[in-house]
Amino acid sequence: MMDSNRRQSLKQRNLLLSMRLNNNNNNNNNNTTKVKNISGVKNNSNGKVWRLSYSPRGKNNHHSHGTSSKIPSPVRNSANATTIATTTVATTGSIPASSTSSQIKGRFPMVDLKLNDFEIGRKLGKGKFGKVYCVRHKPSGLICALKVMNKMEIVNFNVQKQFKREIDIQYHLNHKNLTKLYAFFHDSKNVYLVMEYLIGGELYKLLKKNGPMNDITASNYVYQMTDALNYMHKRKIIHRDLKPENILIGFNNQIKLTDFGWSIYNPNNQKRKTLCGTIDYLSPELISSREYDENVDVWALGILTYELVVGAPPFEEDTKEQTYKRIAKSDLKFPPNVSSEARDLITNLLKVVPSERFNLQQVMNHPWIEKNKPFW
Ligand SMILES: Nc1ncnc2c1ncn2[C@@H]1O[C@H](COP(=O)(O)OP(=O)(O)OP(=O)(O)O)[C@@H](O)[C@H]1O
Repeated sequence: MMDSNRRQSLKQRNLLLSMRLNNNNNNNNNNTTKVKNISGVKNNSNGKVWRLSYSPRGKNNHHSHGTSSKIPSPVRNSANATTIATTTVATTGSIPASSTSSQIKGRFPMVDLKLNDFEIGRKLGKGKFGKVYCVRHKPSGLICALKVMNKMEIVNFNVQKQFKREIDIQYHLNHKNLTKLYAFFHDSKNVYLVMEYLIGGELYKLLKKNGPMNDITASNYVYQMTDALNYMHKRKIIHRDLKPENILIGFNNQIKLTDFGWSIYNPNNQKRKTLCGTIDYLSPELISSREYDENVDVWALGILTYELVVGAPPFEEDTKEQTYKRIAKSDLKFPPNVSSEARDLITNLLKVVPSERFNLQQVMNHPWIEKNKPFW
């Protein structure tokens, strides 16, 4: 079984690659991606367990993002698609009260945020550029996840562009299966992202703990991710890093895609060439440095489907080269217990030629989904 270090390694390599591509002349770079302790962030929860003070959003509570003067340059055009403009780093942003769900209406907006507005709870996890805490927004009582990123780290690794893009994209997306970014702000040391709190943690950890899932649960999860990708692709955004580590679990088996660090806005459907993603989830066109489009997410969806029902990704091997070889020819092997419907879906997602892959609508209407849907 692949350990998480190996699953991270490609991202790190690409980070370095992107640093070079970004014309990086910064001599401060090193391979250490550890984020130092964030000064000013103290755990003052004293072991206290918070109760969630709000209900999850309803289906129809999508908010259109307003045009507050503090919102950064991405704007929505009339077709409701996200337009990403080149921008300097965003200072602070918030979701207008009028456009949030009724449960939390009145507690927002989170305007002019500062760290002191939050009671810091337990650490939820740590990424390459920051730590994530469970926090309570004191004025509203809203429990959120606060991602704290050190500005120096972002600059030293020359990932400002990638970071801005991550904020731009996540801030303007609004779908029940995408982790919401409520607001963001910064002080002299850190940038803070105030996100929706997902109580169940990473899907990856659940998979490692419990092993493969039954078809009912797996198909439910695959459907939700298909819906999320469909929403993103319609807005010309490719996620490029779909994998169980980037899927968080909420209430009632609802899952949400997170980590938009590799997402890209591609309005003209241009073919792209930057290598990104995790080794096991890379598509044949990515490993062979060919141009690619949103079909890389469709491939990753096939890998995810396989991993959910089998417990491991399909082309996992001891070495990267061996894995690449198997990816290149989509060398699929199924354990006997995988149902024929699941096999059919996976086989049609993992086609070497991108245009031959199922489209997302076909996934949502697939017999494997239809058969299991009544039991979700
Ligand atoms: N909104 C959230 N709700 C609950 N837990 C979260 C949330 N966001 C992140 N976490 C937890 O914090 C951990 C770190 O998240 P983060 O986004 O910083 O990094 P990552 O995606 O693991 O890594 P990186 O983006 O650096 O590769 C996650 O693995 C997850 O367990």
